[in-house]
Amino acid sequence: MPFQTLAEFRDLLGRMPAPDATAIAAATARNGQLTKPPGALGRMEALAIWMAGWQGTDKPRADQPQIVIFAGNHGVTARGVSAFPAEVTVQMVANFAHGGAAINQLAKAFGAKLDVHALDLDRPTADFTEQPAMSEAEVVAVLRKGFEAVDPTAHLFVAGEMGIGNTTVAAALAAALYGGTGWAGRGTGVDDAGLARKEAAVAAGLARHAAVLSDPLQVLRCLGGREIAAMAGAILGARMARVPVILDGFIACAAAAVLEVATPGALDHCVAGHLSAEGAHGRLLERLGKEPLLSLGLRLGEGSGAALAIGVLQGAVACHSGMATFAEAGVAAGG
Ligand SMILES: Cc1cc2ncn([C@H]3O[C@H](COP(=O)(O)O)[C@@H](O)[C@H]3O)c2cc1C
Ligand SMILES: O=C(O)c1cccnc1
Repeated sequence: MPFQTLAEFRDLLGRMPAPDATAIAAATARNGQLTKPPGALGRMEALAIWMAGWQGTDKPRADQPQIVIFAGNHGVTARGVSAFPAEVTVQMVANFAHGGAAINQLAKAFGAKLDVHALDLDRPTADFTEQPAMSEAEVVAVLRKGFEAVDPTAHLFVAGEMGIGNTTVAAALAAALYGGTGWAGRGTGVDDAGLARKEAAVAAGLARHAAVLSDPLQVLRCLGGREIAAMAGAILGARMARVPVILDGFIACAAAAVLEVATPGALDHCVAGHLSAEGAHGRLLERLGKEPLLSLGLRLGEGSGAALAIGVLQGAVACHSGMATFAEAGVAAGG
């Protein structure tokens, strides 16, 4: 069992592995010998070297990615914070099982294994404006579920989510971790009144839990949700197995931010897959120091933007690991 308490989870954050410096040096040397002008593959080159470091090899792979979707329900939906009813969470889980969602198509397109974990959907977390969303035992259970959902043999990992109301939860987390206002966005498409209700819920949640705002793991417990905590656990699980991670949109990044605020550098094995259309995602990525790979106007979640970015990393490692060197190809090197 990796951890049984929040204190043990916190301890694990202090024991995270670093990337393999030898593999980084070897991949950097290899990159310099490939049949292209230096730097001609742009950011793809740094991405391939980054993958090499985490995988511990100068020829990284990305042909066996894993996507895991965590689903959770939220008591705060009683405050009218989503354009859709809470039943949609369980209905979408059925849709995932039948292969009908966007993420099913993207997983297939990029050859990813897709797992779905429904987390106590018939028992929503408590409304965080009234009480802590989860007890310590509840948050630890889902952190562990996430941690253990990672296949350590995967070449890449994507954490996705489904949970009506969770853009409000993510906004509350971001506000608690970083301060300021305006973290709420339109999510599934709320109108101005809905947006005002979201902002009010975030403000009420922060006021209610003011005593814990300086402790990111308590922030996760009091203001988070099961699928969000599971994503945080999975991102740490991937780190312990040195599996590189692609972050999805606003909600996934809010989950990731809990780890980064708790232990700076906790997301060194993560790249930002995309810039979501959810208003504050860009601001959150700036706080995380991450430059998104794609910007396609997506505002879906389910890991969809990160899944699309699998293609970018597959391209990067295909070139890095498959290209000939100048010597191998008998191509004259530049001077
Ligand atoms: C049919 C449908 C499929 C989805 N897939 C992801 N989400 C996304 O929308 C939800 C967050 O938005 P809000 O906070 O406004 O409820 C999450 O479930 C997220 O994964 C969906 C939402 C709907 C309606
Ligand atoms: O950025 C996201 O991940 C997002 C935005 C809106 C709705 N669901 C997810």
